[in-house]
Order: sequence, then C-alpha cells, then structure tokens
Amino acid sequence: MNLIHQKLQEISTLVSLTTAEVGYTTVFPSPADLKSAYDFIIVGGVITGCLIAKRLSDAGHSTLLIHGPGSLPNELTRVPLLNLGLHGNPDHDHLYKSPRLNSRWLNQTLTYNSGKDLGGSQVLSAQMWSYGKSGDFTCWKEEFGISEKFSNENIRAAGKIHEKASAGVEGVDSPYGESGEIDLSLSPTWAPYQQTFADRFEAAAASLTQTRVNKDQNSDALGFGRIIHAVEADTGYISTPVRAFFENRPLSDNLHIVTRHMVRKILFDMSTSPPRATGVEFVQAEDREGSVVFFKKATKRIILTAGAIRTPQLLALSGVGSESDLKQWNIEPVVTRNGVGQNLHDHYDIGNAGVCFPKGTKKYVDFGLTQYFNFGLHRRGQLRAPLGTQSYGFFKSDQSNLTTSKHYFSIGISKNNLYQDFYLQGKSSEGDNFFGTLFKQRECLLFTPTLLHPEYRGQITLTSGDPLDDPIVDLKTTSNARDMKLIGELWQKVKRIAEESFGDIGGEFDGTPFPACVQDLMIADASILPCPTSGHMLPTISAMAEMAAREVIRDFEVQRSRSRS
Ligand SMILES: Cc1cc2nc3c(=O)[nH]c(=O)nc-3n(C[C@H](O)[C@H](O)[C@H](O)COP(=O)(O)OP(=O)(O)OC[C@H]3O[C@@H](n4cnc5c(N)ncnc54)[C@H](O)[C@@H]3O)c2cc1C
Repeated sequence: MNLIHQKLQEISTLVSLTTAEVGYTTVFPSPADLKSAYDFIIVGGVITGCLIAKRLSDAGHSTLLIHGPGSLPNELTRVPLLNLGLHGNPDHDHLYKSPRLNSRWLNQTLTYNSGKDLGGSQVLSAQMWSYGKSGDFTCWKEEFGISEKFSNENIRAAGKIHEKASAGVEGVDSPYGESGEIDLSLSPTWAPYQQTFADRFEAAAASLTQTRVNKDQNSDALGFGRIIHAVEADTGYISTPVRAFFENRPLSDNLHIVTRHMVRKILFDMSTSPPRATGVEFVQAEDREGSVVFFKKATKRIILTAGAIRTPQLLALSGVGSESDLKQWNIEPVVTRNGVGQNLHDHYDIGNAGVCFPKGTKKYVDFGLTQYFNFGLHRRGQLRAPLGTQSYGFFKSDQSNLTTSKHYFSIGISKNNLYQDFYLQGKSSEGDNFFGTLFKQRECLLFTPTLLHPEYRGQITLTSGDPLDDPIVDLKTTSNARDMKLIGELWQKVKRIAEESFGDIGGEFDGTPFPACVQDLMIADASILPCPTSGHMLPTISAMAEMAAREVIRDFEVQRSRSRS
C-alpha cells in the first residue's frame, strides 16, 4: 500500500470512530422489529438497490432493503478525495482476491476493491458520470439479444433526471439536464489544454482505430469532453446513494432498511413451475455460525442488487447455479444455470501514467491545507471537484463497426490527482514525504489508457457453501493475447503523447503489457450488463434502476386495476 493511501486510511478510520451515525436510527430498525412480510425485498443497498427501494416505497409498496456487511458511510468520507482512504480498509472494502497469476505475471494476486457500506462501490468510487454511446447499446441488442428497452435513447432518458444544472466549481455555470436526487454537477474544464489534447488524442485515436474522435462525449457519440461529477451543488459533498435517497429526506413508513446483515439464501416455492422466489434468509454479518437466522417473506418480488460478484454467489448458494458448483457444495438445485458466475469482465485500466509540472510553470490553483479549510467552512474550492479531475477524453472505434472484438480506449486528464505516482515520482522540490507531496501539489495530468472492449472473460467461483465467505474473483485479465498486445500499444501511445507534450512521464514501462492498475479495476453488476459500455457504470446502472423501478410500479398498478375490475 502506498504512503498517501495509508495516511488517508488512517484519517478515515479515525473519522469512522469519531462520527456518530446521527439521524438514522428511526430509519434502520433492528431485524427483530421488522414485519414478517413485505411487498418487496431488495438485497444489497448499492446505488440501484437504494434507488429502487426509494421509488417502490414512495409508490406505496412496503419495502425491505437488506444490506451488509457494512453500515452507513461516515461523515468525512463524503468529502471528495477522502473517500480514497476507504480503499483497502477491510471495514469498508471487500477486497476480493484473484487466484495467483502465473510466473509470467510475477505470481501476483490481484485485489479488486468493492464497497461494503450502504451505497456499495459508489461510496469508494471517483464519482465520474459519463454515458457510453449508442453503439454500446446497439451491441447489447445485436450481440447479446438484450431487449430494445435498453437502447441508448431509453437509458439516457432515464438517467437525465439526475443531470442537474449547477455551478459546481467557481466560475462554471453550465446548464445541463433536469434535477433529481443524485446531485450531479459539472466539473470545470481544462480550457487552456483542451484543444491541444483534443488534437493529440485525435491523432493517436486515428492511428490506433482509424477513426475520428467525436468531441461531445455526452452526446450519442463519445469523444473529448467534460465529465459530470456526482457532487452536490449546495454542499460540495459527494452525492452517495444514502445521501441522495435517504438522508435528511422524509422517508416513507413503507421503507425499512437493515444494514450489517447479509442475505444468505433466497427461498423458493418449488410447487409452482417455474419455482417462485418467496422470501429470504439472512444473518448478522459477523455471525459466522449463523446462530440467529431471520426469515422474511416477499409477497410481490425479491430484487437482487448485490453487485457483480455477490449476485452470482447468492444465486448459486440459493440453488440457481452451474451444475458443478451446486454439486460440489451439496446445494439443492432450484434451477440449473451454467452461466451463473461466468462472463465476468470490465475495462482494462493502466494507471500510473502521470506528468507533473514543477510549481509555477503553469497557471494553477494550489492544492493546500487552505483548500481543506475552504471546503470545510464554505464548501468552496478545488475539493468540490473530486480528485480535481476536470476533463476527460475518449477515443472510439468506428461506431458502425462496433463489435466486442473491436476496441475502445479512453484517456483521462486529471489535475491534483492523488494517485501515489503523481506525488512520489513527480519532480518536486518540496520533498516526497506525505505532507510535502499532498499539500505542495504541483499541476498534474493523468492519462489512463483503457481498453473498453477486451476479449477476456472471467468467472466467480464459490469457495464454500457459506455466503459470508468471499468467492474467488478471477477476471483472467492476462489470458488473452490480443488484449495484452493492445494494452501495451495503448500505453506506448499515451507515453509518447505525454513525453512529446510535457517532458518526462512518471513511472517506467519496460515494454511488457501488464495492467498495472488492475487492483483498482471497477466491477459493475455483470448480472445485468452484457458488456461494459464505453462510459462509466454509475449513470448506466442508475438509469437502468430507474427503468426497473418504473416497470415494477407499472406492473403492480396494472395488476391492481385488473383485480379491481
Ligand atoms: C474504486 C472504485 C472506483 C469507481 N469509480 C467509478 C466512477 O468514477 N464512475 C463510475 O461510474 N463508476 C465507478 N466505479 C464503479 C461503480 O461504483 C460500480 O459500477 C457500481 O457501484 C457497481 O454497483 P453494483 O450494483 O454492481 O454493486 P456494488 O457496488 O458492488 O455493491 C454491492 C453491495 O451489495 C452488498 N451485498 C452483497 N451481497 C449481499 C448480501 N448477500 N446481502 C446483503 N448485502 C449484500 C455488498 O456488500 C456491496 O456493498 C468505481 C468502483 C470502484 C470499486
């Protein structure tokens, strides 16, 4: 673990210990006080789970949301950037492990971050919101047979309600979209560099993908443009699902939320065909013996939003899984589905490609202690843009030619980024101790070449029949020769752009294509996404959750009016 990370963790642990979970007690009853049956039970309080729970309960359905093993995100982790301190902290991060890679990859074990607290990985995330482009969704339909309902147009329309016009950072006032609970602000641009980078990106994109770059990344096509951050316009806080949907808002009596508990089984009625999900069995997250087991019924539906890793695990443990898993762990089959736990994938990401400018060579706002005070007292300043990321570029392959075997990649530019290598490898005259590097920040850029459509496919494997045990997460990222070749090429391209533009690039690369930042790989809920889009996951999955909630509400309205007539 790097030094800055370690310090941030210490700060966030301290904050966890000192911050009371104020104002939530009535919202979170103890399991003993719950009703025996609800209309809906939602498993996993991630952005999708929180959103659907809010919508269903507001529509009059009694709803139980069960989330574990974490609890509420603590106060200071809402401050952009300090949430990095949760990464690698076992109280807040599942820290899933891959099997050991082979010797060619240095026998390493890869670690995947995944949030434990209510809000799931969004609590750990960088809060960048950009949609993919229409070709991604066409590809879902054409290659994976996904319904037309999940077209780019429908996803964008559903996500639009959270794109709020606001001046997120001083001097920026760009109207965008409507208003919604997830408070999205636009980050400022890197105006002086924007054109230079756009030109350079375009040239590199053209040489790699033989296509042009489209400038408007947030329109149908992807290109170079601004990114939206989930930062509340009023407070500057990160807009987590908990804040967006539950905090300081009148809550419907229809909604009960239980944290620190894990659902360990979905219960089925086997007398119907196909079997019907009727309830859940759950235990306290620390209760490994399962000495107290709770059972709750769902009269209408159970909605699984336990994430890309735990949703397949829970399905398998409940008897909906591959023949081999069910047999190995003596699980009574409900329905055999060999696909459960397969087809796991995400983008490739190479980090650590930073360029630092010595202080004073360019115009920039110093990122010092005053920034923290400024944010703390007035919610102003650079910290209102999490990580200081101010713009982003995406390249794309020819949209008409989009298949999963074609590749995409993106390059991020970031200012005041807190990645270790920025600080420790930059040419700082301020020394490289923690405070020297954190508070005497120079102007930095981050390039993140990303292979958005890799060919590799990984899998989730059960390690036992105990739901509290982590499954093995094996993305098999290094298994595909074409992916490895492309990622190496991308790195070289980015390195060249950085070197030609600004001199030395931080970090050494020996020509071997190794996904260095793979431990920070993002895991989206692969149980609903057939393949990652070329944007970020949060807007797409929250838009899908809006659509799901609407559909469920409509379904039950129709049923109710039928039964009345
Ligand atoms: C470090 C990091 C940075 C990221 N940055 C960005 C970004 O900038 N932009 C972006 O769009 N996306 C980002 N992402 C990705 C984004 O956060 C995820 O795609 C999204 O949160 C995934 O949501 P999910 O529904 O799959 O579930 P997850 O967020 O994985 O959460 C699942 C939750 O369910 C709980 N759970 C699991 N099993 C059970 C059970 N049996 N009972 C009760 N609860 C259970 C888990 O504890 C967990 O908290 C980032 C992710 C990470 C890890």
